[in-house]
Amino acid sequence: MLDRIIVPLDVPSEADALALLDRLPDVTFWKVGLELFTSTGAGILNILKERQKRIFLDLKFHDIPNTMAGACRAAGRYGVDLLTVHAAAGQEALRAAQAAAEAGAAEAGCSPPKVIAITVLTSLTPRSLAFELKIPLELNDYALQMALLAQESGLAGVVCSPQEAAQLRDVCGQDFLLVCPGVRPRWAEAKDQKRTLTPEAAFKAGADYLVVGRPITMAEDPAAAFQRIGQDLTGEEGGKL
Ligand SMILES: O=c1ccn([C@@H]2O[C@H](COP(=O)(O)O)[C@@H](O)[C@H]2O)c(=O)[nH]1
Repeated sequence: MLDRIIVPLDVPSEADALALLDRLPDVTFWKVGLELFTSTGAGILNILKERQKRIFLDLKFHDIPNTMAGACRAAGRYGVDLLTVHAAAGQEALRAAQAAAEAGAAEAGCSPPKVIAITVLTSLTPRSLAFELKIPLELNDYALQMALLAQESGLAGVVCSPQEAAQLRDVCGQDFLLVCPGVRPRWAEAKDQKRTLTPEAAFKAGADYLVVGRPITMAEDPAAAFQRIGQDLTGEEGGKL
């Protein structure tokens, strides 16, 4: 189960990233997001590859089709496993992103990344969707529409809150990848995550992969926190509160 937990390298420098990698040798799947990639560039991807880690490049591209295609082509060349775009960019942009990621990977002679689309950020509430973003659909329905748009555009899956995973699994089928951040063990604080479930509930709802960051990375002993999630998942006594 722990190989289906993706840990984000949400740190400001390469030195911090290396320190976290050393403290968490059992993590097999790492996420590189906006903070680390913007501050240090693509070098971290090579470091992860040298250590035989799987890579989720979470840059959440959201732009016009031509720009999305250019960015996804470049990202496709890195040989990463997962790559994010925003579903709200629309069908033309999503189709262009998928095709370009494949083209970039082919140019570099590597496997293409699975391009997955953000549905509704897990930091948003139904209230913020309605009153700040002025989206007139119920949050669950909007997330489903974004997932269907991604699926119709040929993407491999979506990033969604674990609270929407069961519905998306039901409608989009078993082969559609569901990657869920917004996951919080009972013993961790939610912080800015608003639509959360525990790791156990998230997998039960149909998630393929969970992204769990601060409950592990900000823990006094990150390796122990990671193992505790494993124990929670297998129902071992050590993981209970
Ligand atoms: O809707 C989304 C999309 C991406 N994320 C990313 O996942 C991690 C979550 O980290 P935590 O510390 O476990 O909150 C973070 O890198 C986000 O950028 C998300 O949270 N929600």
